[in-house]
Amino acid sequence: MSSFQTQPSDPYVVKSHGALALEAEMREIAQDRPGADRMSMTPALLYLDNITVSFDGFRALNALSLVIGEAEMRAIIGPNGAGKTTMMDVITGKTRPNQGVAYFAGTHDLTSLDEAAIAQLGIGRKFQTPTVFDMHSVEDNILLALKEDRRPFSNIYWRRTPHERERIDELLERVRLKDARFRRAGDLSHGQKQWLEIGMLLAQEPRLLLVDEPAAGMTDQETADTAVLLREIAKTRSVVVVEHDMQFVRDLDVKVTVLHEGSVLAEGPLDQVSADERVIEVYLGR
Ligand SMILES: Nc1ncnc2c1ncn2[C@@H]1O[C@H](COP(=O)(O)OP(=O)(O)OP(=O)(O)O)[C@@H](O)[C@H]1O
Repeated sequence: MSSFQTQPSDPYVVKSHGALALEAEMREIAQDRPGADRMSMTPALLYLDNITVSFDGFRALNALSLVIGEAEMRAIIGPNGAGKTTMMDVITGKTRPNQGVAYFAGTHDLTSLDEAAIAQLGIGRKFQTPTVFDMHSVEDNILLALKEDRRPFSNIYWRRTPHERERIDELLERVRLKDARFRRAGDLSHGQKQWLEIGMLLAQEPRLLLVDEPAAGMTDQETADTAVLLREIAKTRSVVVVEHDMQFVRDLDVKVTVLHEGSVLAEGPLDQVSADERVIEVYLGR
């Protein structure tokens, strides 16, 4: 089964017949041996297969399958209502699928865990609107995220251990906020707030980061810098980015998955999927 592996350096080919046959084989195995056993055969970090989510009979996700490898970054695009948010909701345990399987790191069945347990596994989610503590300094926001016990804000007056100091420095450097460490988070630009929140998520050492439209509302420079930042992060962690800004997606320079009506319509490099007649039709409307 090793050929089912998803490598970060995979050429951006749309699934070959071989890969499709292997997936079919995996499904057969899944039917014969439901449960986690089979997942030990694939090193995919995130494995969604045949996921369907219905709201009063309407299928927001329709037999969706998606595999994300270790330290792979994937861009998810698709018109409004394609199911991008619902897919993130399934991964993070906010929404339960009506059918299908969702495994993380081989053995964790995401459909049976709640949101807190999934976060504990190492899945971090960044929503579109930044949620930082405006009244507190950039540094204290990171410190709070580092503290395992995330109770009220009095915690920030705890002494910083040398290890925490080192981690704060690393994280601020990573998210380009070293010079802003003593500024009030509320005074940061929109783009800087987004970076701060990414830094707070990184403090939790996620193995998979889900990022929803990070470029929305950013300046061109911030957008370009964010693409570089996410590329750096994806050297050691998996990242799934939902985005509408095609220049930003181009800058990410990763495999793109196009969702439409709750299913995968196309996958491959941006140039390839944007030349796909079906994708053009979906974006331009019928
Ligand atoms: N709780 C819900 N109840 C009913 N319908 C829902 C619910 N959540 C989502 N939907 C519908 O499911 C479909 C997919 O929605 P979703 O928000 O996942 O799409 P999206 O790709 O994230 O869209 P956008 O790009 O506009 O954010 C839409 O038609 C939406 O109206």
